[in-house]
Amino acid sequence: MLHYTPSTDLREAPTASGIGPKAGKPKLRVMLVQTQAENAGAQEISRLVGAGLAARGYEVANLFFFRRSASFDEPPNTFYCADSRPGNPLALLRMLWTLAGHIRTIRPDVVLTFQHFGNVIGGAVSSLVSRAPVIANQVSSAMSMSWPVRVADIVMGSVGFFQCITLNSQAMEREYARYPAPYRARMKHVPHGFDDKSHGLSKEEARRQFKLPPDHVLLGCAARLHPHKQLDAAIRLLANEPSWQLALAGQGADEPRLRALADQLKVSGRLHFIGEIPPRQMADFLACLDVFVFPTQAETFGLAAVEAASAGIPCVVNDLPVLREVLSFEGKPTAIFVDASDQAAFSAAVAKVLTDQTLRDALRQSAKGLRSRYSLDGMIEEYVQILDAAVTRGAQ
Ligand SMILES: CC(=O)N[C@H]1[C@@H](O[C@@H]2[C@H](O)[C@H](OP(=O)(O)O)[C@@H](O)[C@H](O)[C@H]2O)O[C@H](CO)[C@@H](O)[C@@H]1O
Ligand SMILES: O=c1ccn([C@@H]2O[C@H](COP(=O)(O)OP(=O)(O)O)[C@@H](O)[C@H]2O)c(=O)[nH]1
Repeated sequence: MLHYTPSTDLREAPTASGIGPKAGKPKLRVMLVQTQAENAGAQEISRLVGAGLAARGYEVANLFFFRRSASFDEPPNTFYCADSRPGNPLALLRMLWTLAGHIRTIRPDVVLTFQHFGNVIGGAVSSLVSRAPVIANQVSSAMSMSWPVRVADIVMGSVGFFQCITLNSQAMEREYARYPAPYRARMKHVPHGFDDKSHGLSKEEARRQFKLPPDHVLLGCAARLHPHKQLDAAIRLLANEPSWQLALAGQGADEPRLRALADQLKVSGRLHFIGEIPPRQMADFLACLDVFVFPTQAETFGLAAVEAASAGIPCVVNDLPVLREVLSFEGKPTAIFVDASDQAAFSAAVAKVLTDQTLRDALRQSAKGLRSRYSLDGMIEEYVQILDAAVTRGAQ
């Protein structure tokens, strides 16, 4: 069995409600199934749910199909099915075999799968080798799935492989509103909770930690280096404004393209690739920034921007309906929305935020509400209820 012990302590979610397995009752064994191990949104949510459930007395095991980034900080009790993404049918079969073996050994009472591959593959293999009910956490836009995966997801969600399908935003609910009625009947919007990533460090101390320039305007983003994040639009901002610098936290295959663009625009000296950082360092990274920029092409939630806004960093984000939905509190925006493909407009929005203290104060004030809107405790309570209901139904 491929088993990795965690390299760091994981902050556990608060237990404000005091809910947990009742005294004398055996601990429920929950298995969280993810596709790839890297520091990204779906993995952050499973980390938080896992920690919250463990703090409430559940026994939690984390299963990843494979590891994508070397720096991924795995939660306690983590198992892998392969060292890397399977590149041929034999490697895929071996990974599936290991997955089935892990599920048989862990003998979960309930399984919570994440992302479209995690849902479809994890749900199917789990149903073959275990009687545990499966809850699917759907954070992928239907449009981002290849058609075979999409068909498998629709069939499995409609015929009852998944007892419940949790969605992460109203935008996703609208997208899935055209799905078959039996699938829709299992859908439930569970708003994400997020970990407080507000900073204790001064900007100077934080920048020293990351070896970032102490006295320049610093824009930044935390994201997988993937073309969908459109970080090239953030790099282009540097070409317009020689006094600005940009720091990017994250890893991914888009890095060579982004570096080449920076060379071509002659801004490489002002672009800082920090690499992927663990969640516990995100507060210090955000503390370095004057503005968080998020030119992403599409999101189903956009956790990194919510964390940045809540940490009091003014955010300038692409004008997507889902970001307008998520980055607001009581009808007030917690970020500036702009068409990030319009270079002049994007640059002007960043400049405005940098020079307008009243605007920054207003954004920071409304962003204070995000912690209650996306309460960590609230999310975990929802999962406690969904998991307990699934196990109770399964036992009947
Ligand atoms: C782009 C997007 O919609 N991101 C969501 C999502 O997260 C990631 C997404 O599902 C990725 O899928 P893909 O490989 O098809 O691009 C995964 O690889 C990532 O690991 C996911 O984290 O879910 C996040 C959490 O709900 C959400 O905030 C984000 O907008
Ligand atoms: O180096 C990094 C870059 C990002 N993140 C985290 O990864 C998540 C990104 O989530 P988001 O929903 O924005 O994007 P996704 O990758 O899921 O599309 C956020 O919690 C970030 O704090 C991280 O821990 N380390």
